[in-house]
Amino acid sequence: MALARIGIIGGSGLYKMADLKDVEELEIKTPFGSPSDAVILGTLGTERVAFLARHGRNHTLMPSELPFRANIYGMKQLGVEYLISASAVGSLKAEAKPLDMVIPDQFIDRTKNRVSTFFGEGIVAHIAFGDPICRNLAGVLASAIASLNLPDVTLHRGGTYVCMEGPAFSTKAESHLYRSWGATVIGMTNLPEAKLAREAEIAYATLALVTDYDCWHPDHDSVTVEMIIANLQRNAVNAQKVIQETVRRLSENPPVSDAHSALKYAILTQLDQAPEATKQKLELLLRKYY
Ligand SMILES: CSC[C@H]1O[C@H](OP(=O)(O)O)[C@H](O)[C@@H]1O
Ligand SMILES: Nc1ncnc2[nH]cnc12
Repeated sequence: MALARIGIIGGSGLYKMADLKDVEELEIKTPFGSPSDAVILGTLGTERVAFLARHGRNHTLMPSELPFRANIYGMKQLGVEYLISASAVGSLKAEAKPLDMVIPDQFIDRTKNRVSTFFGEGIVAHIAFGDPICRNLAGVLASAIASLNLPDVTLHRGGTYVCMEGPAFSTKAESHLYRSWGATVIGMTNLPEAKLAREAEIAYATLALVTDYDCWHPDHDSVTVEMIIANLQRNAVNAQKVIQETVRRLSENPPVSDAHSALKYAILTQLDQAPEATKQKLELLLRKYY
């Protein structure tokens, strides 16, 4: 039996969810190591949800140090089918101002040092990733935001999230380059998660919370952590309202998702010929395909 169907990964500024009831802390082990922190199981409304602080509750892990595979596999072990990521981002477009929310539908990969697959060691799979965000989950997120009428917040539906390696922020030349590509926001974390969630057949959507204008904007200072912190707290309050309303809608009406069958035509290896150790490691992902 699933312990939670809905998972939440909280990014910078969202280290806990104040409204969770009947909280349990789970120290999870996966074949890919331990997640960033204990997973917090708790009830939101009538639904059990699983919450994980992406950088740890005291923000001790850099983007390049995140155990992405353990984080996503851990959610899978709990039975998660829908995963909402709340993330701080810099804006690459004038109209997406600090405190606004963006629900991206595309990514550009500028990471250099991330492991973004569960496969290898004798089992090969190539998931389709043309649409990296679950459209239906994103739709529920968007309708939840629209229903809340949050003051000072404009929702931007769709857009491209550039995922950079970090930890240093971009140079101005890079920031202008990403703008010339038409990208909307920039962050350091969501692309590996989206890939791994798709491999784990979990529907994934990003709630991107704008904290700054990166370093391209002629009328704003270049991004600093000091500048970001001023907006993180207001974003975290808004994000929790959005997540609560999204969870309520998902419980009432869980949407279908292509992600839930993403591996159906993705595995190239004949599983009966594959190494036993790898099959065991990936058992949770593969068992419906034997
Ligand atoms: C707050 S400075 C940069 C840091 O913030 C974002 O984190 P997250 O995606 O976990 O909210 C960004 O990706 C960087 O990791
Ligand atoms: N400007 C920025 N670049 C990368 N990640 C960010 N997270 C928040 N703001 C950011």
